[in-house]
Amino acid sequence: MSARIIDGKAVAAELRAGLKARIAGLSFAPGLVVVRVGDDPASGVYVRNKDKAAKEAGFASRTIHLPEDTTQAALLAQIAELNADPAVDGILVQLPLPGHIDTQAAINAVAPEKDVDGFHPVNAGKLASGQPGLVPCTPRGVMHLLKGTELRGARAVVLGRSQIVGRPMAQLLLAADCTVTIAHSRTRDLAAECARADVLVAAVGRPEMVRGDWVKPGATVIDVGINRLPDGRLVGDVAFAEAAERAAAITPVPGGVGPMTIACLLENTLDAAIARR
Ligand SMILES: NC(=O)C1=CN([C@@H]2O[C@H](COP(=O)(O)OP(=O)(O)OC[C@H]3O[C@@H](n4cnc5c(N)ncnc54)[C@H](OP(=O)(O)O)[C@@H]3O)[C@@H](O)[C@H]2O)C=CC1
Ligand SMILES: Nc1nc(=O)c2c([nH]1)NC[C@@H]1CN(c3ccc(C(=O)N[C@@H](CCC(=O)O)C(=O)O)cc3)C=[N+]21
Repeated sequence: MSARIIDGKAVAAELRAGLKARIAGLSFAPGLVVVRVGDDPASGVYVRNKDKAAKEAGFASRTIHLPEDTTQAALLAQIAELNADPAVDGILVQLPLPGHIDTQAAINAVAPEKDVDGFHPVNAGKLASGQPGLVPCTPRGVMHLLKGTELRGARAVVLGRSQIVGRPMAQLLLAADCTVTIAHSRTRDLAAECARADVLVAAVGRPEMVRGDWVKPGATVIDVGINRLPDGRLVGDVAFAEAAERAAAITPVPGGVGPMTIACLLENTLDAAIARR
């Protein structure tokens, strides 16, 4: 079997074009502000990509770049100012933050109605209790990519239990009537758990950890991982070539989930703007 490649880049472009058309019909440009603290090198690329995609789709987008030695109090004051600014619809605090800042405190400071990352406990709680709210961008993007895959009654395995990917991913799959297993670093026999999955979502941050024989023949494999190898190559958490021999459909890295994360950030920002204005 040779898998269908799920083209996240193309789906994301389509999604952004739809948002652009909707924004063209509004009397205002939805406002997105990305707050970046310090100079984490990976963050630079993501922040630029977000800004470019946002502007292209008609958002009023800007990045506030604070120095590495910014105090927690100064960051919280900056967030409070953005919470109070009526032109700002979405606030994203780029992670990771420098070690001296309490990440959860920064997340909690963002007004839930402007929390376009969907990381605030109010939004996480809404997701867990089945209420409408802002949903984290990466899992939301994955659900777009799973359109056309039968989810009702499907056995889904999510590898990873982070607040930003694994947990919300599991909630969305559960809401879509999957039978969900969440696996993590303490899981016994990961390979056997994965081999039962009709839908396998890998979000562990371990280059090519998921081998071909972990994949159930005919499964849909979603690779969230983005890992930079010492030689500069970018790979996912799944050994792509091996997995593609068994899967029915699989996402590549790059060009899979990553572009969807950005498109869904914009989708969340438009949702937040419409809900709030
Ligand atoms: N495509 C995109 O848009 C995005 C991609 N990413 C990428 O997704 C990956 C995961 O990100 P994130 O969730 O933030 O990562 P975290 O490091 O926060 O979480 C990783 C999770 O994987 C689990 N894990 C780690 N090692 C193993 C292992 N050997 N076996 C089983 N489970 C393991 C951890 O388990 P435990 O909880 O037990 O420690 C943890 O739950 C990264 O590669 C990241 O770069 C992230 C965000 C967006
Ligand atoms: N508050 C916050 N929210 C986030 O959503 C957030 C964050 N912090 N910190 C970092 C992670 C990572 N992340 C990605 C976004 C886009 C791509 C992306 O566009 N990837 C492309 C290009 C990859 C490349 O060439 O480098 C792809 O996979 O094809 C990847 C990863 C968002 N994150």
